[in-house]
Amino acid sequence: MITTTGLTKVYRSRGRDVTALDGVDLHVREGEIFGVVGRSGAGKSSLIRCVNLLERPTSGTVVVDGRDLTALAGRGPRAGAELRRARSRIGMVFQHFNLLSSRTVQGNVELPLEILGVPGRERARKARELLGLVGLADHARAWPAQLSGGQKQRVGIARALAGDPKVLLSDEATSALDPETTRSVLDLLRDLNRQLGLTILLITHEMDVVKSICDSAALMRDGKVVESGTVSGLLATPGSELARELFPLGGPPTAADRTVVDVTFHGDSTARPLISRLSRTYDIDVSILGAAMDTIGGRQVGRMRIELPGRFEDNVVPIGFLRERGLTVEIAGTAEAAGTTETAEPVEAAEKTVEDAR
Ligand SMILES: Nc1ncnc2c1ncn2[C@@H]1O[C@H](COP(=O)(O)OP(=O)(O)OP(=O)(O)O)[C@@H](O)[C@H]1O
Repeated sequence: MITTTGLTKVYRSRGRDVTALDGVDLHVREGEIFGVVGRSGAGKSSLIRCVNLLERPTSGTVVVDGRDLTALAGRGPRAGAELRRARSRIGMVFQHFNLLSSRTVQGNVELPLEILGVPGRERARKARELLGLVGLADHARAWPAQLSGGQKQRVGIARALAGDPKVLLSDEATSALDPETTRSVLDLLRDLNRQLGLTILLITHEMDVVKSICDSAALMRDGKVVESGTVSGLLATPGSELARELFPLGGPPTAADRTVVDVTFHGDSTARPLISRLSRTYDIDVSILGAAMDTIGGRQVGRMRIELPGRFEDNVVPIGFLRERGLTVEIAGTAEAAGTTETAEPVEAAEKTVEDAR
């Protein structure tokens, strides 16, 4: 539904070039909620603003719902109307709501319809329908100043839906809200995604947002996408930074003569007592150093950091036992690996032995 290819944005600021986007290839599938995360300055806002051409990309292409927006923008002033029409099918929600204080709630939702030239009565009907959809049917005549932050964001969402968009872009839509209100706005986004088949591309710095509503996610750093995929796929990817950030694990990474591994459970494996079976089968003491469980897309997913007695080479078979049962197992570190660099290689070699043994 959204594909960016080689998307690059260079700002010229005080005589020097700042590369905010550096060849971003992103693919957001129809009907999914896709979250982009990354530190401040990673290029998230630039990405979302380039996707709807609020910001003109320096190079690369943006295709939304089969239309190459960059090509439309490149065709000069006569393409303006066409580009505006294409953009009206892309809704945008902002962190600070951007409501007009001089207009009522209904007036704010009607604004994009006015710009599209929709006649008055039809505008009012549509605005009231959208306010009903976001749970604010009773607030049509209220003024933005009379609303809570969560209600303001609902108005922002209703306004974003005015042009019957297929795509909604959300720029930190919940960052200014408290946790409970965040939850209800995220639930609303999830409902709209399901009810309307709306594709949502959101940027956030909150991993909880990704955990609770995203089907897929990408991690940005220095203007590049460094990881991307479905959330469940990322969780099953050894070494995934996003998986680590989604499920941070406490506990010391190393201990003398101990092997520490991070185990990711998903799907059916969460329900099975695999750790106790591991302990019984090999007669070993397994210590749980840290754990995090959550429900993603209605399925339980979790990560656990466990410690096995003995060096990594002694634990090839128990680790193989877990992997054979569908768990993702990553070496969090061994005493040797953490202590010196020259032992890193045997650890990698031993990991390979496990891979080969599967
Ligand atoms: N209009 C601009 N002019 C010059 N430089 C800009 C402009 N907008 C963004 N930048 C720079 O581009 C880089 C990426 O910024 P961007 O706002 O896209 O990142 P971000 O990941 O959204 O950060 P944040 O989470 O803080 O909003 C930063 O170095 C920023 O300073």
